[in-house]
Amino acid sequence: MPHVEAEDVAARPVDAGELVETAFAKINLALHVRGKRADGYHALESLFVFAELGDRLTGRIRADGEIRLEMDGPFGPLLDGGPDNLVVKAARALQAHLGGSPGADLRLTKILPVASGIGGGSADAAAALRLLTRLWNAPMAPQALERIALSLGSDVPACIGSIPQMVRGRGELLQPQAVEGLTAMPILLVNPGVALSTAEVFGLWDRLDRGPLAAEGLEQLISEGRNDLEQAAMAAAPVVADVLAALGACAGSRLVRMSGSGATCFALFDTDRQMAEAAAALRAGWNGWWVAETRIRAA
Ligand SMILES: C[C@](O)(CO)[C@H](O)COP(=O)(O)OP(=O)(O)OC[C@H]1O[C@@H](n2ccc(N)nc2=O)[C@H](O)[C@@H]1O
Ligand SMILES: Nc1ncnc2c1ncn2[C@@H]1O[C@H](COP(=O)(O)OP(=O)(O)OP(=O)(O)O)[C@@H](O)[C@H]1O
Repeated sequence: MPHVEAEDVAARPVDAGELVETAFAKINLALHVRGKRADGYHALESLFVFAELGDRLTGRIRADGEIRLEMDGPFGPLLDGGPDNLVVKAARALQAHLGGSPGADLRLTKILPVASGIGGGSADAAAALRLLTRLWNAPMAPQALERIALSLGSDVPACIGSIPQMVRGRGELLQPQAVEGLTAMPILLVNPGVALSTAEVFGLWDRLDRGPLAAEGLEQLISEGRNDLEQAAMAAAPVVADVLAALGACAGSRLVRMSGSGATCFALFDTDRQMAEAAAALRAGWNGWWVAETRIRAA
């Protein structure tokens, strides 16, 4: 799988008249599924953090009101820029809310694997909302922006701010939460190259409520936190168990868990050096996994 560092794209210059946003990868440090709701969604309790690594979205004004999206980057070829792309959906939803607006020429550099539990599509949609409210000079009340975000997907509201937060409901109840020691902590992301459907993984959940999430500190998050979708994801993609085992075997890994509905798993380390050694060992395994070294983004 292709490997690109965050710095490679962040450093690219932006042309005059062009705005840029990073669509930071979302990581569920813990994800407790508390039940299935009458509307078909699941009630969640999850500690979200974001990585410094992300997709890159640029945009410039188009006078004719059209939205055009071009894709590039290592995972760009897996998606097209048509009406189903969450960036285009976000742009159209914002235009509809504003009752008309200029258009935009957008370019998405897809660094994050698709359908991988790190919310790439959700982060892209949120980045599009951030970018276009700036490009179109249309400041929005946070509640209005969050309503549009939720209409695009459960993870999108949390991706707007991209800060550490406790997320409840189907994803719309947000509470900023700083966990001491987490900021800038090295985090290694590993995806085995199997796309998992979020709906399918929720459908495989065993419907057992294993209790609430408390994450007052890192130790509690490590000892009491869970990802209740891990077993379901492993049933759909047994390789997830191999990824968790490989990360667990790396010296210095403090917390090893799957993110979201998978298949990406992560390991937290105390030092960059431990993370670099783990990444080197995993890449030397020649199994074609996507291995990305990054850090937890500050609030
Ligand atoms: C698993 C998580 O990534 C954890 O952060 C999210 O809950 C998923 O968020 P998302 O990808 O934005 O999901 P959506 O696009 O809203 O929903 C996709 C599908 O996932 C299932 N889904 C999603 C969120 C939720 N709280 N309960 C669900 O059951 C539903 O079947 C839904 O049709
Ligand atoms: N810009 C986009 N980037 C990624 N996926 C997109 C995009 N637009 C539409 N999609 C579609 O959205 C689906 C979910 O993609 P995404 O990468 O957000 O999933 P995920 O990482 O599993 O999310 P989550 O962590 O929320 O479960 C994919 O099947 C993909 O086809």
